[in-house]
Amino acid sequence: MEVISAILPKDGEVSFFPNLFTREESDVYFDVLMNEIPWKQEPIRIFGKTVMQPRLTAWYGDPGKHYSYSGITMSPANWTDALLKIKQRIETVSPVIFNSALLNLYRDQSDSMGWHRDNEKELGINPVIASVTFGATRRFLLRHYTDKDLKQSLALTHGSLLLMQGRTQHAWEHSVPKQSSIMGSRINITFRVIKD
Ligand SMILES: O=C(O)CCC(=O)C(=O)O
Ligand SMILES: [Fe+2]
Repeated sequence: MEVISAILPKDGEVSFFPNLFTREESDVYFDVLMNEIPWKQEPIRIFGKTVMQPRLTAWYGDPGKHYSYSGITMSPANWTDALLKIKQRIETVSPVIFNSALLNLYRDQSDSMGWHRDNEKELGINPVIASVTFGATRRFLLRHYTDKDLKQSLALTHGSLLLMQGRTQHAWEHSVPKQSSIMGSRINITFRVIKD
């Protein structure tokens, strides 16, 4: 399995598997997830204001693994066959077994995710987060939290996996910016471990 590691110069570990899934598998998963997931646009609270997220989301996981995120609490739906198969593939290269997943649908180039760290306390210290992409290639940015001149940019392609671990969620923020060129939809799944 091809892997590009040492993407961050310090304070975290990020590696990229460009072809964890074949093109054929990725095409099928894109269609299945597009159709079977009840995608919803959810509100979030930022700076005391309620606004709609600039993307659609869904939350899956083992029963009882609740997750609070930007002022909303999500209850997980039960794993689908497709999600379980994807999870099993990821676990062949991941150091942990995941119990939940946040799904994001970026409908087009105008959907995005702002700068953040996945450092909620239910993820524990030094969480391992596995982020899969099906569909359009989007730019993924990382910047050091205190040393803001330190930046990285990656193209997350169809069928790829980005694995973040170690101190990454303490020391680095990440985002998926809006883009200006016309593009289709991208499905992202971030597998996580929610602690009891
Ligand atoms: O869409 C992506 O690649 C990033 C998703 C993300 O950062 C998140 O769900 O926390
Ligand atoms: Fe994130």
